[in-house]
Amino acid sequence: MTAPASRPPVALSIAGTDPSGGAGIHADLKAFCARGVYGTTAITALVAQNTHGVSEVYGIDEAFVEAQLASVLDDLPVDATKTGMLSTRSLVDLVCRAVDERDLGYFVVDPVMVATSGHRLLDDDAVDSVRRQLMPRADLITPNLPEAALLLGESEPEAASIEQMRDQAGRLIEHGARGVLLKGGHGVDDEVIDVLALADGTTAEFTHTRIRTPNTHGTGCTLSATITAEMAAARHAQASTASGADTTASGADATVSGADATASETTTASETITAAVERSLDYLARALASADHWQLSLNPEGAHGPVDHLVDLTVTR
Ligand SMILES: Nc1ncnc2c1ncn2[C@@H]1O[C@H](COP(=O)(O)OP(=O)(O)OP(=O)(O)O)[C@@H](O)[C@H]1O
Ligand SMILES: Cc1ncc(CO)c(N)n1
Repeated sequence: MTAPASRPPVALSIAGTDPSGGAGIHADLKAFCARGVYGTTAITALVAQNTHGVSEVYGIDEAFVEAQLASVLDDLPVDATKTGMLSTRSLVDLVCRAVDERDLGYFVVDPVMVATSGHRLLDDDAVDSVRRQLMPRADLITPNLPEAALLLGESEPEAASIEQMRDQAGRLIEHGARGVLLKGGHGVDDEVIDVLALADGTTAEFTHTRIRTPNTHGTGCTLSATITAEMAAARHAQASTASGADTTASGADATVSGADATASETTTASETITAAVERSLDYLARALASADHWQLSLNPEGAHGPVDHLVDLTVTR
């Protein structure tokens, strides 16, 4: 007797690359694997970067990004998607069209704007499209402190206290996303606090001890990819339960995500988001702690190394 068909949860990352392996699509794929999710990608930019920063960006034109998206979406059932570096306004618009016309599953937006080294990863004229077009389509956006301020307006100062973070997360929700996770990694206190605000009015705060390590390259990418993986797994499980069987393509029919979800479905989505964020922050804390003393760079002075994406993996040789 042949085994019944089955599949793992599937996640898609639309983002730029990091040949040094710590951030961007490289980090996303590692995080997807680490969380037991099948990873797929559409590359928006080839980025020459390493633990010292970005040196060059080679943009991918819209038609080719569209072809990559079609390759994935015409063939595979995607349970959740994240965006990272989108580079240009035309790519932001392309992704918005994909959300409207295709089933991307749960949709997580990491509004990547500037690399830690100061290099722009999103054109100035694309910020408004992220604010007005991309954010309202997102189940969750994950800005860091400077990104949250920029999304609220040119003259908005960065939040410098937990009260200001709460206020900004609340105002960002008004832009239409189902959830906002305002990340506190750029703060300086001994504790890192991340604030989650959801459109249904619920809020949550997650506190972790700040690890005094230079190895924080790609934490934002890793976090948003992990959340996406957790949400892909949740949607896959929800679709399996709904169909009473393992899914092949029926993940695409799950009704928990999307603008037309009913009130009770929205509650389910809020719970899914909150659980995914909590689990992902715990994983990231383990990955940061595990790489605390890593020295990967041949030139360690001023280097920001990656986290240990495979912290939970045991390899037998
Ligand atoms: N030193 C640290 N100790 C503990 N947790 C941290 C530390 N730095 C970052 N984090 C965690 O990582 C998450 C993402 O970090 P951050 O706010 O720096 O995002 P980011 O700026 O988008 O990251 P990236 O460096 O990839 O651009 C934070 O929400 C926080 O939970
Ligand atoms: C490609 C890419 N995306 C995002 C970031 C931000 O960490 C980065 N350094 N590189």
